[in-house]
Amino acid sequence: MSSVQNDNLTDGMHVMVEALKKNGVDTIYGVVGIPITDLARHAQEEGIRYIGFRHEQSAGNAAAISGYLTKKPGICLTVSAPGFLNGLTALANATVNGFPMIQISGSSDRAIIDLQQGDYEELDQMNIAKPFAKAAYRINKPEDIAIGLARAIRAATSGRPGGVYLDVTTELLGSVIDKVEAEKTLFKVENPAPKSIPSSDSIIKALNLLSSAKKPLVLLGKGAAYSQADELIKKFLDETGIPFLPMSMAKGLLPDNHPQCAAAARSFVLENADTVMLIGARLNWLLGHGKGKHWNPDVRFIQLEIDPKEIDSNRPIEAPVVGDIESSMELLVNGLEKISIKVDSSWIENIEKDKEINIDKMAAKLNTITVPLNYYNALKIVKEVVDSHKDIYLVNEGANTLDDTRNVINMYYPRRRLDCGTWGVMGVGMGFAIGAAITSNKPILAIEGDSAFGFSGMEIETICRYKLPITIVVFNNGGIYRGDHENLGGGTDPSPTTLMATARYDKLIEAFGGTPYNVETQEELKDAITKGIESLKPTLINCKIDPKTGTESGHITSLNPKTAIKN
Ligand SMILES: Cc1ncc(Cn2c(C)c(CCOP(=O)(O)OP(=O)(O)O)sc2=O)c(N)n1
Ligand SMILES: Nc1ncnc2c1ncn2[C@@H]1O[C@H](COP(=O)(O)OP(=O)(O)O)[C@@H](O)[C@H]1O
Ligand SMILES: [Mg+2]
Repeated sequence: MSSVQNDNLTDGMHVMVEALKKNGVDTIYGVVGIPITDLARHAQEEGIRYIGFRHEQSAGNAAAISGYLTKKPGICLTVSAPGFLNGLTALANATVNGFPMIQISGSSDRAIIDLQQGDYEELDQMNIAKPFAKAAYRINKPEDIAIGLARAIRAATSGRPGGVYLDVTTELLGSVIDKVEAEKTLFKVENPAPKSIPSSDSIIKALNLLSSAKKPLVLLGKGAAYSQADELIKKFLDETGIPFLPMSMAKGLLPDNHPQCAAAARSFVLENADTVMLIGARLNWLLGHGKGKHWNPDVRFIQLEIDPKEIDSNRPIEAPVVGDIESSMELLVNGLEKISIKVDSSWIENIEKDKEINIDKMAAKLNTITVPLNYYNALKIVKEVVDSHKDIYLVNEGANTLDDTRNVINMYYPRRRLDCGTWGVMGVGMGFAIGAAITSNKPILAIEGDSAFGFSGMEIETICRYKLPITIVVFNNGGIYRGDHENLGGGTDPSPTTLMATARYDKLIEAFGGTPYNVETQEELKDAITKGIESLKPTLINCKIDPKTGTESGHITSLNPKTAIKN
């Protein structure tokens, strides 16, 4: 604890806490240790909720998802060097996905680092963070703390949101400053994410392109979900009747059972749409880069996007609308008074036909009865429970568990599906669940592949320590990745599949006072999930899945290297 001898003086650590409070920070996610333990302790004394994790990557993921849900940067606090590096994966993932967060890490004094004189946990953290962060700053003087935090807040939330690194040296935290002088430096950041209004020409161009389209499609991305322009997007789609396709985390912007939702006809609409309006969605690998057999070769693109550099990233965009989605949607809705858009009924009918075929195919998969369960007949149960708890937050990761859950489970409200995102990263599960529970104060359901769960599984102790309303379903197919020996997951025993599938993840939560369930049938699964959600208590359900079902990497096995050499 830093002891300031004179009432007229304060120190860097106290000024940092005052600056955080001034900017409305009410929660810090972190793992404490030298040199930031007292910073966390003082923040807690000053009324900021500190959530202590078991690993900095999960603390960072919790901060990132709280930023995505609130549009205010989540704060992750770590120690120097190894703690900083552990948080960096979450910082990088936040930057890739456009989640606003700030990682504040303690660090060694500049003089020692710059001469590489060998300090405790010496590392040039700010320079190491730069390639992975949207911005990286270091604060060296107490009078610069407020400005340093302001820059971090503005960088994290303006334009395309992202992860920002803020380096605070041991020297800074212990530095002394006159209390009155320090008070004068404090301020609340004014409008950190200002509106960015697109040009009226771009709006007219976009509307004219849509109006001349025979087969228009709107593609909703997580940027649309993040923008919280829910009503404007709904109004535009209602007024134009254009079918829409939600990307994973945009599911629920309009209910997945909305008549214009084309998710069940995804391949058909991408292969046939002649004009696609991207709203907060990149034409990246998740959309085959807008090229190849999955797309109409003559498709024309409209793109609503805040980052001008994203335009033309993969395909020429005929009608770029550069601005924030809320401002863009407002102008597009207003523009409908002058430019009418009428969707060809045959386009809608053909989509409906394709939806019916695919919904029947999916029903056949869901309606099998097997013991042990497979991914689909287990997800049939999850679907029934989510359909009766429509506003539940759903965290999801894995391979088959991720891809099949995305296709089977309908979402009915915006920003409720929280998953591996653009990188397809494993290990976000428990951090996202904790961040969503703390931010929303609502029950969370996490549907986890067993290998994916293992990346952040120790955080079930954090979940139990804070008594969070999180129900975790582990789809246990005996899979550390694929699970059995020849598929790299089964250890040395050449026949471990049965061994792996008998793993009991539910026993873990029992050790920390949570509620365990071990289920093998649909009835047991439904009872356990329903009770877990409604108990509002930490619950872990070990759901046995047949190790022989599913595929090695879910639906993305084709991304593996194409080799001519068959070993
Ligand atoms: C950080 C990290 N490490 C490794 C991977 C590779 N990986 C790994 C390790 C997966 C786990 C699949 O096993 P699971 O049990 O979670 O999934 P199933 O649903 O298929 O059983 S999915 C996948 O792409 C990854 N995406 N992210
Ligand atoms: N408020 C906003 N206004 C406009 N564009 C936004 C806004 N927030 C995020 N974006 C953009 O949305 C896009 C989201 O794309 P992506 O992460 O690929 O979504 P998805 O994976 O769901 O398709 C990013 O290019 C980002 O710059
Ligand atoms: Mg598995």
